[in-house]
Amino acid sequence: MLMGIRFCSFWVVVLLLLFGSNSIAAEKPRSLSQGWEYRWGDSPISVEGVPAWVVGQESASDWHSIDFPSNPPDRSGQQHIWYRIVLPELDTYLDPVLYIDSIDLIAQVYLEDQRLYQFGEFDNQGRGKFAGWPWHMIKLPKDSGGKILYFRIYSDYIDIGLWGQVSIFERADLLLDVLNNSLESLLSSITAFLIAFLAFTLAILKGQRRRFFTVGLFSLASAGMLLGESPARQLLFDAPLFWVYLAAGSYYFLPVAMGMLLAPAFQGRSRLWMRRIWQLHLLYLVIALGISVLGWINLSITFPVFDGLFAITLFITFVLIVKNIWHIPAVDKCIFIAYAVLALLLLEDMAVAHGFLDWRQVPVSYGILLFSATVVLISLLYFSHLQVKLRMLNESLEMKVKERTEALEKLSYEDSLTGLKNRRFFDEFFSFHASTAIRTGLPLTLAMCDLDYFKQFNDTYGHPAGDTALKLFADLLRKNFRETDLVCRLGGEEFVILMPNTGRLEAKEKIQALLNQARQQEIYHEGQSCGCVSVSAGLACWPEQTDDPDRLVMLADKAMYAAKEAGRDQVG
Ligand SMILES: Nc1nc2c(ncn2[C@@H]2O[C@H](COP(=O)(O)OP(=O)(O)OP(=O)(O)O)[C@@H](O)[C@H]2O)c(=O)[nH]1
Repeated sequence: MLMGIRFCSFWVVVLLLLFGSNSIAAEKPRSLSQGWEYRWGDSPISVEGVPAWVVGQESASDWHSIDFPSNPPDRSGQQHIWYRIVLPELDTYLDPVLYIDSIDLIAQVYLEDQRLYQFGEFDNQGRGKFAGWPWHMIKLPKDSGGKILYFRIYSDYIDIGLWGQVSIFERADLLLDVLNNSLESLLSSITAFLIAFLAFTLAILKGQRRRFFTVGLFSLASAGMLLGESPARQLLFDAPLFWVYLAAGSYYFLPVAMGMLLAPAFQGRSRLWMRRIWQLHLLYLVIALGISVLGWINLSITFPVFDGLFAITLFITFVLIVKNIWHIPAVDKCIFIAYAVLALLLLEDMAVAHGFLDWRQVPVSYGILLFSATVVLISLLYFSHLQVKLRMLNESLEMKVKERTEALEKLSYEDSLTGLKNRRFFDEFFSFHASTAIRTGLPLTLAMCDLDYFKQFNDTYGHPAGDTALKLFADLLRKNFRETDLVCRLGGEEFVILMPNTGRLEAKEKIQALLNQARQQEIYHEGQSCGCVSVSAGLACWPEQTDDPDRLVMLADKAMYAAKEAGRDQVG
């Protein structure tokens, strides 16, 4: 376990970082890069618990030199190994500590016959369970220069030994270094948390729910992974297994969320493939974490299996993207570019973790932030486009409804054959004109017109020709009367003209003129002359003929029938 670093040390280091200089002590970190030796197997342990190999009870030829204390040749299934090194002089250090990035998997560290440090629990056979992958800070006595430091290691994992950096530091410098190295991942983690929060809020408030929700999950997983892998995690909370479970859960979830985000951009079989990929990863996540928690396997072994699976699915995703690149909408291409950057960084990180590339810090956090930010921005873009489209659709719908309403209103007041106002309009507006006449005292005359022998005309020339005659008479009416006059077709071959502010004499002249024109207007239908149709009319005038304007219709009707009786083609 980490040597008693307590929560408060985190804040001490933060203060040092903020106000202190870059280096607390004079002595610089020194990498232990030379003089390593290894020996397969485990040492016999005395009843007092002292391994025989640390008290010189071994032959020097059993030890072999190695560049770095990790994965020596000829492992052939062995799970125990010892490493050793002669420590350099440490007198110049104020508070020397040995820093190790990580150990595969559990270890005891001896300075000659004195046990300095233990990580994980060893049983009687020298075996133990995976205990996480924290970094290690081992306090070294100042007088340990020239003494031999031994590492007793057990691992049933693919790697066995130390991993990453192994250096001697001044304690304060190391803590500063840890925080310095963590700043990037901590800030990225906080940013990813904020993006997750934003995405979840948008998922609740706006459209594109599924997309924002998936981005939220992805960002949350990214934040968890970055925090779980950030070196400063141990200063916050010293529980290596918890952190490694957090990192594993988040890391294994990344391809699930990525697949869920990418799948909708594909069509047909490619989309099905993407779906299968994320479902497979989800299944892996559940099984791997489930059986590790149950203690059936060590969580450590699920990492390389996941990496293998992820490398394959990343490759398949690449192929699918390349295959579909021309069919993918431009905005989705941006997501793919961000995805490609992240995928390459993840692959590089995997290659470093498995020793295919030299040890280095891979900026995975930048890739993650780039990907989350791109997806959020594009989702917002989509969303605002959608809003604009919806608004436009809404506006055009409103326009259409308005047009339809107007058309319907027009239709309901308009005679479809002649385009004149209809009986309904007349009925509604007659009372308005009647009351206006009473109020103003100005005369109001009503003329009723009826085409003569129209049945005969229809019978002779046909109904369509009759329609033409009706339309031509309507044109005459439009030409002969004022805008303020109300001209309507009451039905059939019957028309009415209401003339406000017009006395009987003046009205009679106008109607007579109309009748004259009608009589002389030759009707052509389909290029054939159908002769002319005369019109009979009846007039009624308020207040000359009646003191009740409501009687005008009846009186005019009577007068019109009188005109018919009197021989038609005249005003009655
Ligand atoms: N073509 C056409 N004919 C119509 C329309 N509406 C009514 N009619 C016809 O108008 C004719 C009216 O005939 P009647 O009421 O007997 O009157 P008429 O033949 O004009 O005789 P008088 O009014 O006495 O001169 C009928 O034949 C109706 O079918 C229409 O919209 N189009």
